[in-house]
Formats: sequence, structure tokens, C-alpha cells
Amino acid sequence: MATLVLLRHGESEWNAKGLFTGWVDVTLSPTGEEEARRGGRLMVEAGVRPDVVHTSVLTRAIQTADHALGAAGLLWLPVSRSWRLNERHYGALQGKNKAQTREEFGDEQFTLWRRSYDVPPPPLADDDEYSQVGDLRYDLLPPELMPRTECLKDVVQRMLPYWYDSIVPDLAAGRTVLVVAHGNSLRALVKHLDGIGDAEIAKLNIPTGIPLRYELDSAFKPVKAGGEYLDPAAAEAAIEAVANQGR
Ligand SMILES: O=C(O)[C@@H](CO)OP(=O)(O)O
Repeated sequence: MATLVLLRHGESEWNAKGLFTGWVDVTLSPTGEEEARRGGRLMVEAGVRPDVVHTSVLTRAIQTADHALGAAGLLWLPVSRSWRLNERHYGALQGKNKAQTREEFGDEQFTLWRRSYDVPPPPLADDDEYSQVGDLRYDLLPPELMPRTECLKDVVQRMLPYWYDSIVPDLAAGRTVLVVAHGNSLRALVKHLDGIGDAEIAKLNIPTGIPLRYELDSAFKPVKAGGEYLDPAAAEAAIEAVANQGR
């Protein structure tokens, strides 16, 4: 049996403003920093002690890991980072207000772009102010892998090699693994873990800053579907709020 803990970053400055973020590298809001510290305290209270940490290369996930580990007295843990855990690239929606986008394009199109499995938003132009083309942290990324937009299916495809090549070996070695990432990269991982269907995944939302614990069997599949939030009541309310963004 292996323990995996998933943690979505705390509220970011753009979550607070209701903007589509994707690969834009925004920082945590003060609320998000506190959420992250609380996430660390929840792990301590539940007796969950990660041995290793994996984060995306986006600042909000890195800051969340640091705040959570700091609160848990575990800042010294080994950390690996990968672009494969990044938030879904939101294409031309990056930087746009969610409520305004819903008003402009209608609820059906908004929901399709936001939660469908295989409909990506239009691509983001390389010279757009919110493009990541030229960002130093992607220097070693083969140019053909650099996204201009992604649907959730694309995220599953680029995330799974990291799951199998980097996270599963840690679990197989008996380590408790903490993954600090994003709403949609974690939806992609949960879809894989729980075997959620392409249509059903539209209904799954992940709250900020609340650790989600999975016990995994020898095939690295959940012993209990859906895992367990370390604060289930807070998670329920926060999930509802994420689902209703833009409304
Ligand atoms: O803007 C984003 O990058 C994501 C997560 O904050 O938004 P959504 O939950 O709408 O997919």
C-alpha cells in the first residue's frame, strides 16, 4: 500500500479576480498563502508525512508547497518539478475574465471550453502578452511540445509520462508522495486514478489548498475511489464554489 497526497495550490491573485490563468505565472494571494499553510497543518493533524514532493514549474504551486511544508516542519524534503504537472494551457482564454467570457460566448460554449474533455479553447498567439513562448523555464522543452492551448485530454497525455516515470517509482519505493499542482492537472490525474469517464470528468472540481489523500494498492490504483479530503466539509463547499466560477 502506498500513500499519495494531492494538493491544489492555494487561491492565486487571478483566482481571486476571476481570470482564466493556465500557464500564466501568477502568485498566491494572501488568502492562498494561508490556505497553503492550513493544508500543511491538516497533513500534520492527519498524521500524513510526505517523504518526497513533486510540483509543477509554476510559482503558485511552488509557493504552495513551500508554505505547506513550512507549516509541517518539512521544508527540507526533496522536491522534483516538471512542466508536465502545469495547469492546463488555457489558450486564447488566458487573461480573460470568466464571467465576461460566459456572457460573451454563452453558457454552453463557456462550459465546453472550461470542462469538456476534448474541446480546447482557440490557440494563444505567440506575441500575445500572456504567451509563455520564450519563458526561460521552458528552454529545455522540445519546441514541438510547447502548447498554445490544451484540452483536458491533452493534459492527461502530457501528465501521464511523469506519473509513470517519476511519481510511481517513488510510490513503489514505499515513499509517501505529495503532488502540488493545479485544478486541471490534478483533474487529469484523478481521472486516471479513479478511471472516470470522458463525460463524467466534466463534473469533477478540485478545491484550492485542501490535501486529498489516496491509499493505493500494488497496481497504484485507489483502495477507495475518490480518495479522502483531509477537511471534507471545507472541501465540499469549496468544490461548489469552483464549479460556479463565472456565474
Ligand atoms: O484559470 C485556470 O487556469 C483554471 C484554474 O484556476 O480555471 P478553471 O477552474 O476555470 O479551469
